[in-house]
Amino acid sequence: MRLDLDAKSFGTRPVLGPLTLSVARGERVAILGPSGIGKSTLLRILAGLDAEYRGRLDGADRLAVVFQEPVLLPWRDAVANIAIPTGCDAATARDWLAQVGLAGHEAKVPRQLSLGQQRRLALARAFAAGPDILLMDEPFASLDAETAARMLALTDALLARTGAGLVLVTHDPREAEALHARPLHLAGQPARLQND
Ligand SMILES: Nc1ncnc2c1ncn2[C@@H]1O[C@H](COP(=O)(O)OP(=O)(O)OP(=O)(O)O)[C@@H](O)[C@H]1O
Repeated sequence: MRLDLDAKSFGTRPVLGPLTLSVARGERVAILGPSGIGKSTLLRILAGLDAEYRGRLDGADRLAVVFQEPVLLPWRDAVANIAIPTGCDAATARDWLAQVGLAGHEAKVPRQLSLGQQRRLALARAFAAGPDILLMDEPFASLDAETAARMLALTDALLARTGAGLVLVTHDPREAEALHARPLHLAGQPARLQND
């Protein structure tokens, strides 16, 4: 995928651009920068969730998005939470649950899972969609250090196994390092990508 962003504004306030970002399958980048700089805005543009900008997005790849809050179907069990949005069958959904360490939790609904388990369910759902590129917005925030480290290692392993590319939005350079993602820093007003 490739984004040539001339400008993104909210009302009259320019927030982002000009900038260019391209990511291919198997390639990993992390978008870093302080709170409010425009990281989530950039990710939403890449995901096709925000089309109100000047520029061009060439997004032919298959994408999956993981947000900080795992957006799950509250009344459906873990298997259905993967099978319904991705269209995969129940056996495939169970296999993905096992791959993220949720074997034995197949019949639970989200509120019966811890936050860390819900995050892993959202991660399994994202990979079950078979993405060329995974887009992640602060998916490791507000987890305890040990849970975050396990989830980082799991994400790294699944990216390697599937060959998917990664765009990670984070304020924490250590997460970028743990995922072997090339750090790209947003800075300025409006924000641009700095040379790394
Ligand atoms: N829908 C919106 N309408 C108006 N302004 C917005 C909107 N969404 C974001 N902004 C503003 O755009 C700027 C960038 O926001 P964004 O959420 O992309 O930052 P961020 O780098 O992801 O921050 P954080 O790390 O705190 O999540 C902020 O100043 C924010 O207030």
